[in-house]
Amino acid sequence: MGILEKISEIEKEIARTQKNKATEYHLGLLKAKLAKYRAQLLEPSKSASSKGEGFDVMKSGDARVALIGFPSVGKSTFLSLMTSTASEAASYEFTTLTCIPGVIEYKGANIQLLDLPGIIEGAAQGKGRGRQVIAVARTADVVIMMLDATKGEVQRLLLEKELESVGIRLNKHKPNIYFKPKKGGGISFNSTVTLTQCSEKLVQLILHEYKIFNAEVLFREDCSPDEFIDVIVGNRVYMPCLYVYNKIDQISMEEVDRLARKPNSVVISCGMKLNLDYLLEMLWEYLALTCIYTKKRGQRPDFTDAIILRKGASVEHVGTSTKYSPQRVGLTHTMEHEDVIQIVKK
Ligand SMILES: Nc1nc2c(ncn2[C@@H]2O[C@H](COP(=O)(O)OP(=O)(O)OP(=O)(O)O)[C@@H](O)[C@H]2O)c(=O)[nH]1
Ligand SMILES: [K+]
Ligand SMILES: [Mg+2]
Repeated sequence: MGILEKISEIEKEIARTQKNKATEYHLGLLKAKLAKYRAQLLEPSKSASSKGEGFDVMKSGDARVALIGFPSVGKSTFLSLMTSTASEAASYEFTTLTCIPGVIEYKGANIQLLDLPGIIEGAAQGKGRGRQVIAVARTADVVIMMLDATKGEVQRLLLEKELESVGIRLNKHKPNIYFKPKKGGGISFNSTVTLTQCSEKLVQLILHEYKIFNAEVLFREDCSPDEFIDVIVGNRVYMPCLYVYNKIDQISMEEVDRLARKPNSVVISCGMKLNLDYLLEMLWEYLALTCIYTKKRGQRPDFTDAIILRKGASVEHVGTSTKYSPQRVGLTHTMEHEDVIQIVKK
């Protein structure tokens, strides 16, 4: 049996197994197996002629945003609107066949926006250019999942599933579990909170499935078996995702209102240039970037030349070991958006 069949067998078994106390270990095991096969699926095949999976586009600027979506939802139209790059748009599917980079200039930052071929169900298993598109998505700081507002919720659910199956976790944080494989000593299991979804026995079963017999495990959060498996497997990508519903010029006001209220969602129309400013504001928030300006002693700050930092970056990240005035701050001082720093040599 090939990996794909094994995966589908396990998925079927999970679907027909009722979720209750008596089946929790069985389900936990099935999920561990499923994750293992999916990981195998992701390993680059040795026979493949091309070296890399993704499209070779250099990272540039301060952050990278990937446009993921079904064919003809308006990804290329969006890129052409927001950047000075033109990407061919047309009414037929799979107009875009490769990765096309553009740059959004916003608040002094250069944000690299990547237009990509449309992906469809089965993308993760290599349908169309699915694998390459997903490989690029993994390298992004934020994913914009572009959806056709006239098609409702289906596209979002299908794409979420595709990305989920290759280890991309959207709008989720890394599970707060300490996990360290050891040379000996068996499995030591502890938790700092009450666990409602995992137990010591289930954790052991899952670890054994991965042939791990010695490890230290500390749950600092009430995580699910799936989240624990994510921690063991390790190569998960936790990524902010904005759901962008395009073509709202085609739907009723009521429907626009309904979509706009969904979490992590923005409604736009590229055709009528609606709500694009708000989308940029949201994108900026999701990128969590901070601009810092420098000034020399006795001179005004240079507001034309910002240093772009990740939110939460401290003075040390600016790359200096000096002190600042008028307010002197320690090296670990967290920089805020539009702070001005002056570097003074001792
Ligand atoms: N009504 C309407 N049509 C739009 C809007 N945005 C894009 N379109 C149309 O949708 C069609 C597809 O647009 P593209 O930009 O080629 O879509 P894509 O997602 O890049 O498509 P692929 O590259 O084939 O995956 C084109 O005919 C666009 O003119 C919109 O806001 N409203
Ligand atoms: K198209
Ligand atoms: Mg396109």
